[in-house]
Amino acid sequence: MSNDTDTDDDPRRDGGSESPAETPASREEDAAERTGESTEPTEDASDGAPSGKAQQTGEGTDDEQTVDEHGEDAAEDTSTQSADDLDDEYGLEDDLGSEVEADIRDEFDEDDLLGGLDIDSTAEISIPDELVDHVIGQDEARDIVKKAAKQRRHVMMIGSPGTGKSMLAKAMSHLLPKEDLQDVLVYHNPDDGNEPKVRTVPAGKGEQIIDAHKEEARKRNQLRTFLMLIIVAIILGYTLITGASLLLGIIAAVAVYILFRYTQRGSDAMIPNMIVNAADQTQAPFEDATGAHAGALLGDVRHDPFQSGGMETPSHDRVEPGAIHKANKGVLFVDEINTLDIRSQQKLMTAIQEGEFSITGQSERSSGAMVQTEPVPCDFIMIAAGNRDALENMHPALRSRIKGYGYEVFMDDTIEDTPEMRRKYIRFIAQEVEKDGRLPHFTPEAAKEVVLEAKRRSGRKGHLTLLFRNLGGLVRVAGDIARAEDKEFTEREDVLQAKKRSRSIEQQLADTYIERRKDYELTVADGDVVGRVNGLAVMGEDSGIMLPVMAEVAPAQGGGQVIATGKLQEMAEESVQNVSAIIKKFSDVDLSEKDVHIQFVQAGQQGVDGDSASITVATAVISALEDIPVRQDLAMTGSLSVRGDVLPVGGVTHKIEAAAKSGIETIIIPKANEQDVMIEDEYEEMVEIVPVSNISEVLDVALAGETEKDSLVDRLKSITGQALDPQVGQAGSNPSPQ
Ligand SMILES: Nc1ncnc2c1ncn2[C@@H]1O[C@H](COP(=O)(O)OP(=O)(O)OP(=O)(O)O)[C@@H](O)[C@H]1O
Repeated sequence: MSNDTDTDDDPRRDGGSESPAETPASREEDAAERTGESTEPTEDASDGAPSGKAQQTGEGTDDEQTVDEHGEDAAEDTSTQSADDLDDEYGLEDDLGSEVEADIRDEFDEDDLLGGLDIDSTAEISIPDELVDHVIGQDEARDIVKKAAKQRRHVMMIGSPGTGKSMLAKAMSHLLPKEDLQDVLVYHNPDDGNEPKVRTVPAGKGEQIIDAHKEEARKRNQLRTFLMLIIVAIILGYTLITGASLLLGIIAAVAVYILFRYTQRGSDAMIPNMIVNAADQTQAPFEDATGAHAGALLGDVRHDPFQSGGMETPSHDRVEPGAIHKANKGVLFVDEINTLDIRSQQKLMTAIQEGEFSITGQSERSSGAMVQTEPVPCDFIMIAAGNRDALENMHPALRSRIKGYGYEVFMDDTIEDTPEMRRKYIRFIAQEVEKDGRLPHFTPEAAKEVVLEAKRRSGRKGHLTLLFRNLGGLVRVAGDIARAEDKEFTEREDVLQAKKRSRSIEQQLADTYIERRKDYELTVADGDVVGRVNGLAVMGEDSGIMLPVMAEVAPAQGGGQVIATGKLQEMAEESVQNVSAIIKKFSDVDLSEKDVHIQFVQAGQQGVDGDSASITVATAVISALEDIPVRQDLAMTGSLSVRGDVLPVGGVTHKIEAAAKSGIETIIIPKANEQDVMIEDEYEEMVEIVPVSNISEVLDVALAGETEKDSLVDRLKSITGQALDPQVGQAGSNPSPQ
């Protein structure tokens, strides 16, 4: 088993690297050409291509070809190449590569959480050598990264945190040819001290050059010291022999010493400053410039407090490279690209366009601001990443650069649950254990529990979550628990305990809230009450909470209104309006002549999002209006249409669990959400889940008091047409309800 992700001398990778062999010797010519090309501000293919020379490997051939001059999305020209072709080219594997896979049959057995693997522990799982093959799911992003590495294209990845964006960016740097790497040296410019010269040499040569310069300087200094000692000796000898003033002699000797020291500094200044040293790099650089300030991103020139008198540091020695320079011939990764200040984004654009960028002092008041080097190469592939809002706040021209000369990809949050995927999730555990280096491997039972959690966290039936950072957190906490007990393997109970410990802040808050309400006996979980319904809501992304709704209907003084507190007013009004159309049909009561008071008991303003409480409000109003009590051992969630259909909402699993914790026995959910229910085993026995598609079904289950209820439900059924169209609850479903 190997997990060699950081150092890799595997020659297979190099096999795929037919990108233009831009030799260091040719770089300066290229730079000159580039400068010529880039005077044209239009989005010409050559100006934005990361390779500077805008050459790329011909698709399906080994020939080099020049990118289409018209800048037609050149990325497309290899889009026909399949991932498998690319895999073959890079010699990459896409499976577990383990003998344990030999007998795996891919029929889907829902209960087989190991996806057919027969292992004693995750230690038996072999991990692919290439980092890009560690990435699970995100097939499109993976293919794009492979293509973009080959063609030297930029990539923009948008998606949720922890789905593998930076992992893919790093993986890309492993796919780039390391033989292109260069050392960058900055030299003193005798003609203009404030414009240091810049030279690039093949990786490893820089150190030789510096050593040679140091050796020369050492020899020169030795000669000077020797010369100085002779002169000093002559002066002192002369004073002694001639009997001239000894003091004068000593002063003359000191003056000679200072003179020599001064000129020695000048000769040391000839030693170049190596700002990029690629000598020991085993792969193309990967620079993460997320949140970098201007100096760290674009390079800087340090301030010199002694700017004269022979004490100053030569300007070329004060030059510091930026991430864009260190990423030369490699990958520059910028997460949360929208948080980079606009000026930096503009400069980044120039750097991308030119393939080189002069370094100057970033602080206007520093002496470094007077210095500006010759252009320093920064021929990197840019991987910009961010959440969805990154698109809105990102500099449009920068986005256009990336889009025009590269790819944009949206990261998936979930993936279809298949035996193959489950095996990959087992491999993910093995990867995380190996990466951490201290965690005990997982037993099959523990691994199953992680897969189960991946299913639950997806929030969708038949899917697994791709938010791997969080899932990795669970693996680490479970492993830590096992390690603390000196176990050989991480076991199922460690994972169960880890699940409790790695609860989000919202989950912890929700649990405290449920406990508190129990203390104050605010939770009513038995009996029947008129106008009071246990509603369910979500807090944060992964925790549910029970929020009772109370309604009272009273004759209006003038026009009737819906009265609710705070922000919930609007939601309450909408819910009452939705239900009023139905009420008009089955009841003689005109709601517009009534004041409807709605109270979200102890809700504060948290948890009640969107319209997921609208069937709760409707039930409470109808109960109050008709004076029929509601079962309090029951809770509900669902959105109501004007026709009485119950539409799907989000977070049903968390809501059901919260209700179960509060002692509720029956839970009404929208029928369309039935497939999303993935509650923990411990709650399965505690609650009965009733999927419904129409308000009449809600009332049938929720109302107590048989006779009144039956007549009401019958009336409702006849007017809502539920009997005619049982599927109606799923029609027009809201794709991302809350
Ligand atoms: N698709 C994946 N396959 C396997 N492991 C993953 C995947 N995505 C994330 N991980 C694990 O989660 C860790 C964090 O992922 P990564 O830093 O790449 O996320 P990200 O998308 O860049 O998130 P952010 O935007 O917050 O930086 C990785 O180091 C890896 O261990």
